[in-house]
Amino acid sequence: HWEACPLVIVTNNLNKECFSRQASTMAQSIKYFGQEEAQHIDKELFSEYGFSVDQLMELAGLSCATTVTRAYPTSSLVKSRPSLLVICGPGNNGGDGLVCARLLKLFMNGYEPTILYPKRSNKPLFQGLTTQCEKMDIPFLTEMLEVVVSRGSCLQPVIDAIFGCSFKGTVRDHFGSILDVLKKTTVPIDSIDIPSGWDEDQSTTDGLQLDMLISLTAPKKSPTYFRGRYHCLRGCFVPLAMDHCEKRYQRQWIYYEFGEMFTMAR
Ligand SMILES: NC(=O)C1=CN([C@@H]2O[C@H](COP(=O)(O)OP(=O)(O)OC[C@H]3O[C@@H](n4cnc5c(N)ncnc54)[C@H](OP(=O)(O)O)[C@@H]3O)[C@@H](O)[C@H]2O)[C@H](O)CC1
Repeated sequence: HWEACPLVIVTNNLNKECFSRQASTMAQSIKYFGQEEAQHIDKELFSEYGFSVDQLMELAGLSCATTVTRAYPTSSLVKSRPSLLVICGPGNNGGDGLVCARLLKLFMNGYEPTILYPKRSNKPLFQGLTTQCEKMDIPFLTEMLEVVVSRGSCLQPVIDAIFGCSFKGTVRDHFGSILDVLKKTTVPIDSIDIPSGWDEDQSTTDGLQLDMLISLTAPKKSPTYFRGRYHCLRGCFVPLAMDHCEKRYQRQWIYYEFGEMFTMAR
């Protein structure tokens, strides 16, 4: 169903050639953050800069939704309102997925998202996000993913919002079987922030094979092992004042131009 996606998905005043050069320079110079460093930066955004979780989650979901529409423009697809599946985990990464689904449904000529949310959080923030999706007639899958896949569903791409930077250890609960299905599928998978099930600081050989990785705030080490087509750096909410992070973490900070900073994985 997919035509070749444009390799360069920036449409503002940067022309393609210029952007390609910029992207390739960036790809060489990016420094990746470890799990602890990334968590510290997130905490700092809340404690020192006064961001709220729902504020950052909305921006994260918006970043992801716009990235998906750029990577898979509906004009390149067979169906005019293509279906896609957003799988949401129990934490904030799942919240990013709920926001992303709602916004994809809202975009003009956009997608018809379906959500799989097997372990719902009872926190008010997540209940609100779930209600918003329900009231926008976004279906929540009640069947097991295996059943949907075996019926030959064309829910694609799959957006993986299962686990983000707080994933630890061996996969528990319902998520082991979901990840097993995803590992076998040929449908393009796009992960939000971290490929679910990957140990953030180590390489894995049997993890999800992604088409696109959308890093939020700071690129984590796992992209070092990413072999998909698009690695997108999103997070226009990082305050420029976080310059001091460069000194503290000895990492080059990445500036986002209107939230439109992309780089290719290789
Ligand atoms: N950077 C930003 O500006 C923003 C990032 N956001 C997103 O938030 C995630 C991090 O969110 P967090 O809630 O801390 O963590 P996760 O979404 O990764 O998930 C935590 C839940 O996952 C469960 N868990 C952990 N390990 C396992 C496992 N091996 N098997 C099953 N379940 C697991 C964990 O369960 P516990 O029982 O351990 O508590 C949690 O329920 C970040 O990556 C971004 O995507 C925010 O949106 C804000 C903006």
